[in-house]
Amino acid sequence: MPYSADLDIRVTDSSLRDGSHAKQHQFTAEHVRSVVAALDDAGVSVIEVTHGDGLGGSSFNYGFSLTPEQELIKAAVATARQAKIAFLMLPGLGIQDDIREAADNGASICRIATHCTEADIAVQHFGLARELGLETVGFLMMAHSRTPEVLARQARIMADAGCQCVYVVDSAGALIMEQTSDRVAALVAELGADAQVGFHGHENLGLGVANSILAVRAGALQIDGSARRFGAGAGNTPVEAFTAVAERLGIRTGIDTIKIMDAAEDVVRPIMDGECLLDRMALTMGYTGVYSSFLKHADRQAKKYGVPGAEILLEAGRRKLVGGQEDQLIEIAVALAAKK
Ligand SMILES: CC[C@H](O)CC(=O)C(=O)O
Ligand SMILES: [Mn+2]
Repeated sequence: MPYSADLDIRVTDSSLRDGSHAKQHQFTAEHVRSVVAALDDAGVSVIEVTHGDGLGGSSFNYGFSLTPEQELIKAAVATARQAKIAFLMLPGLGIQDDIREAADNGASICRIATHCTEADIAVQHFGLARELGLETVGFLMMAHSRTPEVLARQARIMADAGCQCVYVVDSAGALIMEQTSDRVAALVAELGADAQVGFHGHENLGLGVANSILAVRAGALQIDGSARRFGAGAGNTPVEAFTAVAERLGIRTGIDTIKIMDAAEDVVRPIMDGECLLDRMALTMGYTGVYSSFLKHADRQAKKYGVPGAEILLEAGRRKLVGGQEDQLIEIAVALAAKK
């Protein structure tokens, strides 16, 4: 679908979910209340709140949450006046009861994420979410690693299972311009009126805003970003910059550009441990196609074994690791240390 100036884009802010990776899952209910209040006031339509790895992510493997995520969801729901609260779940980390609990706690959008070749593991979760009256979104993660045709077939599985919007998810921040729009266009062509298409970007090659605009021009109707880029790796598409660019291009997001700039600077930045940097490690992830949420794990192993973090990530890229294989970062660090 060509870009049309009449098209409304729905923006989801992921700073309270993707940002959880950068914060090592240490959000408090007060953090959630302050960020939700500011984003809601700026006109953000959807705010995602969960452990970085989704419902059930709080674990030894992924890192324990400071605050139980269902408590964070409750705090978000109680604070939002117009924004819908979304949650993320990766089948196998969370289970169906987690979806029921999030629905009972007032969340209204269920986002189910799978590796981009594994859509079939999400079928029962989309079915349950629709039965519960939740809106559904599907995430095809690591979308740079497969062709548009493969992704379109996976998107069809999600849509047939009840998913109402399938996202091309650039987990590694590795997609470059037309690689984004070609993937979005393939999903739009496959899904037609059956489901919308979305795009979730990361900044590891500095292309989050540009890729998101190209996604819109290729027919994406939902775009993710995070205020102040608060997300894994170099962070997500900065929602305030995307809003400003969209406004200048006449793409209506419903977000007040000045208010979202203020929210990013005055409310989100103070709760971040540091800026999400486009440094050597983040750039290595974009360049070699590594899952952004590996950053903190690789950093920890680099410090523990006294080896360069970028080398751990380079090898992770060579091995084409996918989410869930975080333990291999330890093995890589041990091997690098042994070589020294
Ligand atoms: C671990 C889930 C992951 O962070 C989802 C996501 O945002 C991505 O793949 O980019
Ligand atoms: Mn992400």
